[in-house]
Amino acid sequence: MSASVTVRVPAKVNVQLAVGAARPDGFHDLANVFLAVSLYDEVTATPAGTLTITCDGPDADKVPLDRTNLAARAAELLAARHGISPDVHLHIAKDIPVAGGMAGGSADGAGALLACDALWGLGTPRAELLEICAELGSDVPFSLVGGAALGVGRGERLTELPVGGDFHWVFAVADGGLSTPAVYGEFDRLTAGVHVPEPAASPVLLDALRTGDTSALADALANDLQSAALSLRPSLAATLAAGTEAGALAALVSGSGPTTAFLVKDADAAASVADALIASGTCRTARVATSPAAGATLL
Ligand SMILES: C[C@@](CO)(OP(=O)(O)O)[C@H](O)COP(=O)(O)OP(=O)(O)OC[C@H]1O[C@@H](n2ccc(N)nc2=O)[C@H](O)[C@@H]1O
Ligand SMILES: Nc1ncnc2c1ncn2[C@@H]1O[C@H](COP(=O)(O)OP(=O)(O)O)[C@@H](O)[C@H]1O
Repeated sequence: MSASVTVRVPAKVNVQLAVGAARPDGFHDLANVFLAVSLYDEVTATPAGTLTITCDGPDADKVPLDRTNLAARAAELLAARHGISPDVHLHIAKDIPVAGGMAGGSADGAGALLACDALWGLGTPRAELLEICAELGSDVPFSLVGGAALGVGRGERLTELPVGGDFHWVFAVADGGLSTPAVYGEFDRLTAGVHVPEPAASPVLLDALRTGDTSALADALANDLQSAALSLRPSLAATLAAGTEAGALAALVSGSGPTTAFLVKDADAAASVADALIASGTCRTARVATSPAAGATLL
């Protein structure tokens, strides 16, 4: 058994997030087109006498270190499935904004699962790992898989998608987070009494991904949670406008927000849009990234 195992896991942006009406279980059916981007958390699993979590990084103070941490829950679920105790120290090197709509907690859940599976020498089949991911949260299977994928159901049932080129992004990180259930709740409030169509992936958007066509992807980006996120955090409108004025091809809220995502032509445009966003004072910071990025990977 090795002394420790480290797994690197990407953040995501939703290039299309089509949201259906609330289901009886409170969840919403989705057509969720995930794209993994090159901002990463790293999860290191080391043998220990009991399950402990530590975290470092700029947002570390916002990460729970108890059993509610998705990394801890992943270790517990995996251990329970194999009838062993989840005695491990999990260290999270956190670079993904917390509560930002970029699936950082999901990344840590998927990362911990893969790291513990390797540390404990379990060799759990991929399909079983994906089942555990779905139990941890709707976004967690995608963190394991990476690349690009269409998620249906709650977003947990994935079909991997071909991507024909690299895309360049800037992410404006907001002060404070937004609660995902609160944003879905606001979506329900805003759509009360309105017919909400069945969610469906856009063929034009899937084609833009497949061909690696940045300007076609810019035209097709869509997020049904954007109005709800803006309703809860009106200041995001100024961030979206600042990035667009600085030359982004398209701007949208990332998932449930409050991170905003800007698709740009190339790496030079990314650097200048990031500088302009920081200078605008409408966000805490701005990060550049490319996509697609690989899913959870043993280092
Ligand atoms: C909105 C999205 C877009 O990818 O992610 P974020 O932008 O927050 O990262 C996801 O749907 C979030 O997925 P995830 O954060 O894994 O959600 P879960 O833990 O499964 O569920 C948290 C809560 O979100 C709501 N929820 C989640 C998924 C879904 N299809 N319908 C929902 O209504 C429910 O209120 C649920 O109790
Ligand atoms: N490993 C983790 N990293 C970050 N947040 C976590 C983690 N585990 C549980 N959480 C909880 O999940 C909430 C949502 O965090 P996160 O996954 O970063 O955002 P989002 O759901 O917007 O993508 C946090 O506010 C925190 O309470």
